[in-house]
Amino acid sequence: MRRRHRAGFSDSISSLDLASLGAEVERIDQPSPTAALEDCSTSLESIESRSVESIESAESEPTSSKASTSSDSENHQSSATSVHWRGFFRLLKKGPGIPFQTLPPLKPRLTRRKSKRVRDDMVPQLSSTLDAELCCFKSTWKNFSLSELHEATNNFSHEYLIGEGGYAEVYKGQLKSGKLVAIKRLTRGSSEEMTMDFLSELGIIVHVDHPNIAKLIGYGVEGGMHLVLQLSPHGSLASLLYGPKEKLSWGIRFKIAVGTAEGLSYLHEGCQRRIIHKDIKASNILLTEDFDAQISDFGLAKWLPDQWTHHTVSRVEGTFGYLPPEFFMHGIVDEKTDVYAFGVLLLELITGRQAVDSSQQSLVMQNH
Ligand SMILES: Nc1ncnc2c1ncn2[C@@H]1O[C@H](COP(=O)(O)OP(=O)(O)OP(=O)(O)O)[C@@H](O)[C@H]1O
Repeated sequence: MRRRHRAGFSDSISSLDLASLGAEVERIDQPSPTAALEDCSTSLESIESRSVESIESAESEPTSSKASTSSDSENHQSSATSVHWRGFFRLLKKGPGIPFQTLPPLKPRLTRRKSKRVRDDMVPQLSSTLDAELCCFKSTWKNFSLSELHEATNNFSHEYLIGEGGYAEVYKGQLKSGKLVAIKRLTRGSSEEMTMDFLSELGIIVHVDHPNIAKLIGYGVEGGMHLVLQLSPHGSLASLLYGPKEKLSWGIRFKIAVGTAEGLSYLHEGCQRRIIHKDIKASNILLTEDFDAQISDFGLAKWLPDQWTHHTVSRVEGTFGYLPPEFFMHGIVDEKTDVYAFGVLLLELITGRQAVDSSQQSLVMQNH
């Protein structure tokens, strides 16, 4: 199944590019909402419709098995998790009337092993933990109707467009209460990609609550997939750093660096799940009124079980200029993936130059 690829200086990184780097990439498992959905989405591939209904209509179809490198028990777990995610999507559609259960908090985190390699017997019972995830879904989130979103954004008019990423358009909106929000509307990619992106982002955001992480207010699944986020009045770091009139003092740059580091530290070690963002970059650092950094865009994020030293992926996803060599060469994902990207971000903050410039020169290479 094709997954989204993000690229800084060309459209995408293909598996051929990876092969040409002599990479020997092995897929061992995908312990994230995105991963759970890969199985779900595989069974959806024949469904052409882009509507949310297409997901539901697939529920009666058998769940496909995982990639050939996965063990039978992993296949079984994946089937179970994809069923959970379908249920999750059904819940989303139902909206505010859903009686959200409260479950006991998740177990405290285990101490990470320093072993070299993950073994089959370390694979956690993902399906049972997903039960807990779904029930933690915050009841305070509002399910917005399409008409509410239209009203907030003057029918998604161009003047309200405040950002565009590779997969979404982001509009400024004003709710009936007067509150200003940012409405992220997934617009690009296949319906499977959009669904995975959407659920991945929600599945991660459900765990996080930190001043340096973007805040979700609600969602909308009518007429497309929408995330309603707290508005960051200064937009993204990229818009200020590379904008026509760069106006960031050293004090603010320092504050942004520290805030981003704190947000990352929280994702890696502070919250109940070990979360790897996988796409730390200037356009994914939003700035509050007081220039506090807020990490956003969890479309590529992954959970890592505590027992695993790292995760290995078969597809290169992320943004050119921010990807560490071990990721390119071996598909290795762990906290250091984000730390490397954070290092690139620091270089950008210090030099005011982009990770990859218009002539496709990498900032890291230039500073060697
Ligand atoms: N809460 C927000 N407040 C203000 N601006 C925002 C907010 N969320 C997103 N934006 C703007 O919209 C842009 C695109 O958002 P986002 O990165 O989430 O989209 P995407 O399609 O997932 O991007 P990518 O290409 O990284 O996948 C951001 O770089 C930022 O400028």
